[in-house]
Amino acid sequence: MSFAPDILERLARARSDLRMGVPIVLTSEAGAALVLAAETLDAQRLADVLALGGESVLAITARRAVTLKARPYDGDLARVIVPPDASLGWVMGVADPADDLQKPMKGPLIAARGGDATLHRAAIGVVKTARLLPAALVLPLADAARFALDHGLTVIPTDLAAPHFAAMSPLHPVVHARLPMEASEAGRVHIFRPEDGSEEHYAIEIGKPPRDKPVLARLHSACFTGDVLGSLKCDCGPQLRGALAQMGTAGAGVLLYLNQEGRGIGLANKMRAYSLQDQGFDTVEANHRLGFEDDERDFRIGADILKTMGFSAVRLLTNNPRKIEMMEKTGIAVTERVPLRIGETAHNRAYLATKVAKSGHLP
Ligand SMILES: Nc1nc2c(ncn2[C@@H]2O[C@H](COP(=O)(O)OP(=O)(O)OP(=O)(O)O)[C@@H](O)[C@H]2O)c(=O)[nH]1
Ligand SMILES: [Zn+2]
Repeated sequence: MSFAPDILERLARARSDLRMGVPIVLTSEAGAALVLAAETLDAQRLADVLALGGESVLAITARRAVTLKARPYDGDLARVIVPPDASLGWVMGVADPADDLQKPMKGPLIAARGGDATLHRAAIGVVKTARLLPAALVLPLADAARFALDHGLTVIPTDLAAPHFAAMSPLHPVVHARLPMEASEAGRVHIFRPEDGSEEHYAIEIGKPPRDKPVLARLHSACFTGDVLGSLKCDCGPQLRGALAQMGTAGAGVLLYLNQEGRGIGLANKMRAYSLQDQGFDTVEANHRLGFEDDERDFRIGADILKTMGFSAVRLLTNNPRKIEMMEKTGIAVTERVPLRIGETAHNRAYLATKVAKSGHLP
């Protein structure tokens, strides 16, 4: 019997540590490193890291590196060498695009070339799943086991962790209960909890859709600003209510409410993207400047929930072909695409046009 946390549990712990500004230790066959999230770094911890000596680097994604004109020698990322006298302002300037336009000269930034980037790739992986800015301070450690023990740090072997960055965590039904709604009195909310300790996702079932027929379905990604605040910058609120209303009228349907705020980057990062949009960047450019891909969502979650609920075919309410592809790849047949065009405003017209021009959305 062992009470020791397994790799998934240790990863959940590592995410919390990083969100609180606590360092973690990553190990690989090539070595080990102390890792801190740039976003939650403070001046004292930076000074402590620099005092340890050794060559610290700031691992950033290739997307961010391109904006900063640093060389992403490792393909998907760059290891920017941290000057020995680096200030917290220097670290934040590299990690956070907030002041890119006011202070375009961050460098020259010198990226490390050659050597192994396994630890740095894993560092960005963990920081991203913690929904922080995708940038991590990485310092090689000689005696990592001793260091981690002395300082009580979480240790993550990257070979065990790496498969979990790309894999979808299995989800388990927790509870479901009746919820009469404006759209339909025959509503039912189901809660699903992932094994990896990340956010729960919800299925809103309308009526009693038969499991052996294609169900009218919608994969909705959480949008606090649109769903709750009635933001005019996107079309999420009207799409959410429109989809529920359509299911109510039809008497049956399933709306999956996936907690993938900001296309999977989290609300804080989405607000950073909005701030960049106010500086003139579009929705895709803003994500790239932050160091993210256009869309960081995993639509397999939706397909998995549908399967657990017993569905194998959907009539999917969407304008996004990626949702259709992912459904079919994961074994849910899409028998029909039901267009969902609703809620266009003067504020979101450019945003909707960018989704068609750059993100492959159907007009
Ligand atoms: N990063 C980022 N996310 C945004 C922005 N505007 C809206 N979002 C998020 O985008 C997601 C909207 O997703 P969906 O409603 O599923 O829309 P979609 O991918 O356009 O696909 P369909 O609506 O099905 O056609 C939500 O998670 C929003 O929070 C933005 O400017 N930047
Ligand atoms: Zn929205």
